[in-house]
Amino acid sequence: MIELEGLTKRYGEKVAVDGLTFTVRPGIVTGFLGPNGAGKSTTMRMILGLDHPTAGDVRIDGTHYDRLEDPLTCIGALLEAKGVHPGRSAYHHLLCLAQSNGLPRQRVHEVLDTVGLTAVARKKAKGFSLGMGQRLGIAAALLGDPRILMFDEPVNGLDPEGIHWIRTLMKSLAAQGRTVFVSSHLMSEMALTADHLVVIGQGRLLADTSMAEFIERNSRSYVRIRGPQRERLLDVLHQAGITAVESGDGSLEVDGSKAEYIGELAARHRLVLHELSPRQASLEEAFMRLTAQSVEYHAHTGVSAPPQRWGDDWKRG
Ligand SMILES: Nc1ncnc2c1ncn2[C@@H]1O[C@H](COP(=O)(O)OP(=O)(O)OP(=O)(O)O)[C@@H](O)[C@H]1O
Repeated sequence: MIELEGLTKRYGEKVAVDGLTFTVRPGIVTGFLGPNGAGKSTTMRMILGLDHPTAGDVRIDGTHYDRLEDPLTCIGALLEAKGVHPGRSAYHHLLCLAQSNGLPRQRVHEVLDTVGLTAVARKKAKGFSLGMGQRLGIAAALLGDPRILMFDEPVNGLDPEGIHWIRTLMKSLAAQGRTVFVSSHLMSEMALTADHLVVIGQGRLLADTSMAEFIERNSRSYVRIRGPQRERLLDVLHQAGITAVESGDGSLEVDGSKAEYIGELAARHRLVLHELSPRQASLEEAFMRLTAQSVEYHAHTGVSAPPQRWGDDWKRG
């Protein structure tokens, strides 16, 4: 378990992480999402004691990282797929790590096998592809057989086979009862991997929710209706037992009814409609709406402000 309590990091005037409080639990994959510059890497570095918080606290199974007796057996991390001497083989890189942390040589063989690098274990790391480098970084994270695993953007630059492999690995590590915390800026990827989501923007917590709840709220299909006789339209819908929700821009949204039925209902009551469109909310759109206010570097995309339902009630402790 990883527990953050009011975790804050300032770099001069810049607040990179702003009072984050949440818990990463065992047995599930927790996705850590946010746009570029949201503070994900800074948070992960503080969890590992590589950066010191300006305020707040973070504990790993109840203890600060620098007080863990055998850190690699408690938490393994992939932060950046760097830090490997280019002239060293995968085997020797892992062996050095194992020896300096008092881990048995046998673990090196086991993790090489887990990540599928056994056949190239004696090759120099400088000849490694990006995917092989990621696999080596993951092997290092797994070396101490830790209860907690943390991966920063593990699928960056990987091909579909590599992405699928990492996804399967994370799920199986969580199924073994481990805590798995993985960052990404891709909602679509997380939707396939994570059971729980923590979303941040400009260092602040925006959401802490189960993936099931996120999907339920956002993959809904609905019908958008707009017309000049709004009040009459609402009455007609109400009489037909249909609940319409005002979307904020003058249109109405209806769940659970077909556009054809609403169109026929409106025609029977001689109501003019300017719009009658079936819609499907995508998870990526929902994520962009949620983080729209907190993106550091904006391109003009016309993403609208978050609607009411993304309010504080959505955060879970
Ligand atoms: N050492 C540093 N000195 C000054 N500012 C920093 C430092 N490290 C990070 N920052 C700033 O803190 C903010 C958060 O950065 P961080 O790398 O944690 O975000 P991120 O969510 O991991 O982004 P990305 O998805 O782009 O990797 C950014 O504005 C970044 O420029």
